[in-house]
Amino acid sequence: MNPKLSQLLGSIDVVRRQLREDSPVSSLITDSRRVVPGALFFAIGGLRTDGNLFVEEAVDRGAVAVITEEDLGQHFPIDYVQVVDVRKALSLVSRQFYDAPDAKLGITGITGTNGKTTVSMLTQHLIGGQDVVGLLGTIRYDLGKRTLPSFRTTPESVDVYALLSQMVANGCREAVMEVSSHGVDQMRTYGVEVDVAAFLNLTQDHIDYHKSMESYYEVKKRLFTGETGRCPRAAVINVDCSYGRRLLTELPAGVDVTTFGIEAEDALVRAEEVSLLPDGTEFRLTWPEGQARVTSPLLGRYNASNLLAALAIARAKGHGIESILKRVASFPGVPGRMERIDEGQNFNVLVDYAHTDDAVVHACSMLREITSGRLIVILGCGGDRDRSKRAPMLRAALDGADEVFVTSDNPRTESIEQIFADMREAAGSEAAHYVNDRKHAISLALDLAQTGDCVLIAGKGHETYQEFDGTVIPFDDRHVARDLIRMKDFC
Ligand SMILES: CC(=O)N[C@H]1[C@@H](OP(=O)(O)OP(=O)(O)OC[C@H]2O[C@@H](n3ccc(=O)[nH]c3=O)[C@H](O)[C@@H]2O)O[C@H](CO)[C@@H](O)[C@@H]1O[C@H](C)C(=O)N[C@@H](C)C(=O)N[C@H](CCC(=O)O)C(=O)O
Ligand SMILES: Nc1ncnc2c1ncn2[C@@H]1O[C@H](COP(=O)(O)OP(=O)(O)OP(=O)(O)O)[C@@H](O)[C@H]1O
Repeated sequence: MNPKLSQLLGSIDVVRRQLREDSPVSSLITDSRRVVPGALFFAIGGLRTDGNLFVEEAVDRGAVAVITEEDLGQHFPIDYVQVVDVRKALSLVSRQFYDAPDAKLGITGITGTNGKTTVSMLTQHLIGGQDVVGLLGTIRYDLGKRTLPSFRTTPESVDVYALLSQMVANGCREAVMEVSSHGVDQMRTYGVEVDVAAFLNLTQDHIDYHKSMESYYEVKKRLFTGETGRCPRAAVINVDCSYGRRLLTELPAGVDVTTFGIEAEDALVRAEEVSLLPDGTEFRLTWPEGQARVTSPLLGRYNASNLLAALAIARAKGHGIESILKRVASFPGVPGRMERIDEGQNFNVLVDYAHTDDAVVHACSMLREITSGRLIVILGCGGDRDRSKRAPMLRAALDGADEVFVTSDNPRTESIEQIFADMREAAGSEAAHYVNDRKHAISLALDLAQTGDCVLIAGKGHETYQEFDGTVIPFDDRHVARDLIRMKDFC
């Protein structure tokens, strides 16, 4: 039995309601092109266009009502509700429509510039595994019995609640969510009852959207302060990061805090004696319950930090040290994160999702430590996204590697030459190889590699496409590298 519109309005801030029919609502839709008879249409003012321009289309397609921030007037042909904030209304109505699935799940929300996917998948593994712990993230949505490919790191609120309700129906009692800053800002997680919120780090990214690091931080902070509708029960915070330290002082009273860190001596959960090995990472874990040796196949110092984050979250959720540690070593890794391409060649090839300058710095310094020969990096920058990170990303690669190939990485509607020009600002007279075609760039880099060298193909990780001016073509760094290595017969 579909609920009537009036039953869905709950606690939303209403300016005016014009309910003549108060019809049952069969679906919640934000895109007029997807409206079907019985739908409730939310007219959202966006960055590119305004959903209010399409209310007539929604009516023509059979919507029973509209929720909007506009006054549509008393002659508007169907029911409508004028609200203060349509995105907030979308979240709250969705929660009501799907019967508050978040309240039936212990939800962990993970935010930070880098590492969200890694920590989310690690946490899922440590606290029970893919079959019983739901996951919403950049790579996939695990819903208990089934898995869908992800279409957004943090989907629109109506999808968040729909997916959480499927997890509940499939028997999950826990869920882990990556919470992107776009997601928080656009209220995609508004109202979600978060049990544990984790803060990993904050470095430059998405400045095109947030305008400054300060407002980027302020948006992430909302996950911890109740500004997303509810305060989390517990917070897990990286105190190696200065923004994490600051967050610690700005938390509301009553939130149970667990700090973690490698450098920070006052961290509750700490890694000491970190060893970076060619095939993994080892460290001594110290936390209030004691100490233990942790060995993981994940590469690099930043993954020691990611491991600590997941261990601290599992602890905050009440899991005992024995059961957590047993599962650490069996974590299969994250697709496209330092994924090794091994066709028997006599040099290392790794595909990694590093697409911020901080991630490139960490990736290069980590690979340096485990590479006897030269480090060769291939990278590009996405079009229609944060231009200010382009020069720093190339700078990081030039500083960290011996040879750098600059190439395409989803130029979208921008010209590759323009993206190269932005990146080149960092290069000065230093030489990088500029090769428009990504496959050709990978091929040239592989030709250059000799015994003991390492080739890092950065930026796309698990992605399986490139986007050129609205045309999406299949492209997977891992398949391309494998095919080239076999063809060139390096083995
Ligand atoms: C920059 C950004 O976040 N944009 C989001 C924003 O888009 P927008 O403001 O441009 O929307 P718009 O195109 O102006 O449309 C406004 C409204 O009109 C509606 N419309 C539009 C056309 C029409 O014919 N009929 C109609 O009803 C649209 O459905 C929409 O509701 O609102 C849309 C609807 O809520 C989102 O889908 C869209 O995400 C876009 C697709 C996106 O790419 N977002 C990325 C940047 C993002 O969110 N990424 C983060 C991860 C970031 C990271 O950490 O790497 C993520 O969580 O995935
Ligand atoms: N803790 C970390 N600190 C710095 N860099 C990291 C960290 N963890 C991962 N990285 C780098 O960032 C890349 C992306 O990692 P991951 O996918 O886990 O992060 P993410 O936050 O989910 O990214 P996105 O939001 O862009 O999808 C990795 O491939 C690696 O190069």
